[in-house]
Amino acid sequence: MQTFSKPLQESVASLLAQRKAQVVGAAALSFAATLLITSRKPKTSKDHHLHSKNQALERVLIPFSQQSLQKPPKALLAQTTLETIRQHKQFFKPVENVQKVGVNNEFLRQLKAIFKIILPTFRTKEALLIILHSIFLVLRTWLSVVVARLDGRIVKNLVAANGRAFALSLVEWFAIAIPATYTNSMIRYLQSKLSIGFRTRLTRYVHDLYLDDKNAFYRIINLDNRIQGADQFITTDIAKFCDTLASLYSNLAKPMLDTVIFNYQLTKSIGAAGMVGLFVNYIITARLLRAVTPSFGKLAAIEAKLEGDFRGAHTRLITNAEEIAFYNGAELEHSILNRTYLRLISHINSIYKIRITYNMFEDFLIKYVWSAFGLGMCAIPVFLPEWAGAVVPLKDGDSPESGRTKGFITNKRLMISLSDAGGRMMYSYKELAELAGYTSRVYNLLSVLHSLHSDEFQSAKDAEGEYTLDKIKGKINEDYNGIKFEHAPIVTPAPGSDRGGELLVKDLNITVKPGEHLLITGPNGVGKTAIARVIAGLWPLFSGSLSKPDIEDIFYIPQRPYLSLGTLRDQVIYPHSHEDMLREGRTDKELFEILEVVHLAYIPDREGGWETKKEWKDVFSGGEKQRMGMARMFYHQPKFAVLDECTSAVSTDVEGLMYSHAKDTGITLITISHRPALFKYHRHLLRLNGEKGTWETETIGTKEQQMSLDKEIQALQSQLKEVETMRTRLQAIDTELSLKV
Ligand SMILES: Nc1ncnc2c1ncn2[C@@H]1O[C@H](COP(=O)(O)OP(=O)(O)OP(=O)(O)O)[C@@H](O)[C@H]1O
Repeated sequence: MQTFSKPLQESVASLLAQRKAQVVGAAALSFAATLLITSRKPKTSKDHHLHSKNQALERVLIPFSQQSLQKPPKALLAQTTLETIRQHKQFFKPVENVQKVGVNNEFLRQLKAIFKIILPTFRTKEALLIILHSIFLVLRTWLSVVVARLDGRIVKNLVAANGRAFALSLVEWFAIAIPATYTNSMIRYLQSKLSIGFRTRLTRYVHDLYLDDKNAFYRIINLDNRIQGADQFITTDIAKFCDTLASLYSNLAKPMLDTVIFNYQLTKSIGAAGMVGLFVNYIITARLLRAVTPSFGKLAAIEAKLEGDFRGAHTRLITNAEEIAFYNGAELEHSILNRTYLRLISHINSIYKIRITYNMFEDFLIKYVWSAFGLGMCAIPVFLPEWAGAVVPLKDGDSPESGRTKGFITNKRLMISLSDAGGRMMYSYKELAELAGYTSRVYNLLSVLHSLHSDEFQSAKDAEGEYTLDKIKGKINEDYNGIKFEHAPIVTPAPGSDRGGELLVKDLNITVKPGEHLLITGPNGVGKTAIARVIAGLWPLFSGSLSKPDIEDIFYIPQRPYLSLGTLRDQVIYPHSHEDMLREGRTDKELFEILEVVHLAYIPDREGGWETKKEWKDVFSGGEKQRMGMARMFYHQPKFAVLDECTSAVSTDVEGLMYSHAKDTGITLITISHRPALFKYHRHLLRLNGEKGTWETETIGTKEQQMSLDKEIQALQSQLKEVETMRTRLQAIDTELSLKV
């Protein structure tokens, strides 16, 4: 066995010390990064950690309906301000041609706009994550160079049969393994954190727009048809966009960095000629791949839409489970679900088929052509040393063979890493194309939400008719103590249609002053609820004017009862939260009194108290749901209430009591109903005729009220007659009994 010469011993010792310092430096950096990233999580003791872990698990396992709405998890980000939304509007212009999805200027413009949301400034956590991520990427590339050189030395020592040097280099190998593996897992961790960070920002922003004061979640379905299945966009597409974007950063940034560093390293041994060859190779490969790459962006966008359709079909089944089961509709729903799934799967299959040829070509170029080319390059210093330029000089003790072996191994490793980096850059193009697809969907959602927020609806160019959504001229005044329509047409919105909306009620002129209860009646589909929609601001007022009180002073009880997630108390106080209730000094005792009025006083006992959480829509009967709606009105005590057929399943006696109570407590009622029994609780009647939007008003209390009073008198008189007969019979029984005794 060879002994070490002193200079060699010194150089090995200094190299080891250097490596040690590098390893310690890398470990310190990693530790600092871990501290920075995880510093928000309190970890005082193992128990505490376990406890919070259990809490997190509980939160996941308990159905959302049973979790408390009163104590929401801490908000991750502040609400988007109106000023930010106003400033961003200019960047989210409506997309003219959704079909043109791909890696082009439009894609870059859209991505730039989205970056204003996901990376608003450089003083954000996401910017810090990007910086840390980049540091780890540099660290990894540098470690790869170190490993390549070390590999060369190990083989050299092996070929030269230098046992001691071989053993020492193996020790070095393991020493590098620790920071190298840590760096790799930190890169993956930071990538995931970045993706989650982007997703949180985007989701928060979208929620702020989607649930804005203009009810964009309603408008997006009823007044616009550019976005179908917004839930899919928000839950899945945003997540995919963020994942792809974060992974693209490391998939592009790292190989780019690798390419620069490895090329620099390689130039030292394979010379300028080799480098020119390498670059020519890159350019040709990139061109060839670009030419054969199918439009993955468009394919990804279509796939996301079909996923949304499939998910939507399932959601509809869950929402309407009882109705479908009553109709025995399982078979039809089954075929609808299968059809939706097949449409999705055949699209995915066609993508896979397209990928076969593409992947073959890609693999052939990157794995085989590049490797052969790389080996050729490695051979330059061996066969044409004068071409290779500056060749690394042999060190003491290196034989020409071991030197060549070391050079070859180092170059081969660098080549492999370079080919890997190049390959990843080429693969990234495919990912970039997919990102273009997700970007177009996310951007489209954001631009539609922005336009709905600014009252700009989708307009069909050159649409005929008076009532298109780009011609909304009605005036709304919100500080009137009453409800007054002046020359107001009630029109169905017709989003994107080439003919305008349909006129339901023509030139409506009516005033409801406090205490002057109004009943709206008319045939089905004539536009009764439509009037309520216009009052609530859900449908636009195309012309004329509407004066109404502040939003707080009108309460709507819709035709279909809605029961929210949460406790029994939440059902009565909706849309208030428990905090709102306590802030207003309201008590559970009051809620109980309200339930007594609507004849639901047995519910708290039956259901186990106010804190009980259940899927309430499945617990209450139809009539109970409607009475709960009335209970909400009594809780909120508005000045005006619009009741849309909301007592149709309630027995007439309880309905009457609820109406009388509402009037006694000073609520002015606007009732939509077909029931003559309700006439007597109202002062005015608005009858919609349905013929060319005609309507008429009447004052109740004349003919109808007289009729109902007459009927009541007749009923009482006949009951009195029966009382006489019963009294006579009672006396007869008494006499009979006294005779027997
Ligand atoms: N989002 C919508 N877009 C377009 N048309 C709609 C929309 N919603 C309802 N309509 C139509 O508007 C018309 C009036 O509907 P509305 O709900 O006001 O009827 P209604 O008089 O309350 O009927 P009912 O007594 O059956 O409840 C109907 O023909 C209905 O089909």
